[in-house]
Amino acid sequence: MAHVSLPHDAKAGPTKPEVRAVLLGKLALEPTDHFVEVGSCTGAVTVEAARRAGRVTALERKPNRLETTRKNLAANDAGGNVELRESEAPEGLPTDADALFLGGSRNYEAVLDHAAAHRIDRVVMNVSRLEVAGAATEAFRERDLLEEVVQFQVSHGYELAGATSFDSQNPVYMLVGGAGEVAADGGERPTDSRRSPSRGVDGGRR
Ligand SMILES: C[S@@+](CC[C@H](N)C(=O)[O-])C[C@H]1O[C@@H](n2cnc3c(N)ncnc32)[C@H](O)[C@@H]1O
Repeated sequence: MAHVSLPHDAKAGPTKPEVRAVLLGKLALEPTDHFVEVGSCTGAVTVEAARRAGRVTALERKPNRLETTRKNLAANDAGGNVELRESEAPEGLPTDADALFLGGSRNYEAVLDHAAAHRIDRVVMNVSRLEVAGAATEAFRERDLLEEVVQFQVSHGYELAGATSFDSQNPVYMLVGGAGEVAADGGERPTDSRRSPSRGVDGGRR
């Protein structure tokens, strides 16, 4: 993964590099995609998404954090394809997104309503709090958006007395799914082989 420089003074974020790697794998962004991020904060995800997707819309409710996103896009020589919106989703969400990531959880149910109504193909949400993870999993399921829940925890090794010990980060709950296209018979179908774990070549969604 290419290096991302991220000076920031925001209390939240940035999404950690290893978590971004899994996230970007699940989103599988392509040059034809319009990607939307809810809660861009430091811009860590926005910068990497801008290198992959054709178009990015980044929403952030806090003006100082949106400014941080702007600065970090510039610091990473990215952003020509990024539109920044100071907005609290679902306000300001575009209707033509292919992929959407919720890094911020405010109003997430309304954001998921939007994703379902506008048939957004890939939807991923990261959650760190247990109770929110449970409620959000249910909210994905109720809207028929859920494909998988991934939980993982990253630990970094450090040298201790000539051996290796580990510093652990908080666990991350990653909710992965999206709205399939509506088939001619009115039923849902996957848009391609990556849409369903049972159909994927490697047994995974992406
Ligand atoms: C955990 S941080 C996201 C970190 C970000 N992915 C990064 O790498 O820097 C959550 C951010 O989402 C923003 N946020 C939360 N809910 C939001 C909403 N509904 N619309 C826009 N921004 C939101 C918060 O202000 C905060 O900056």
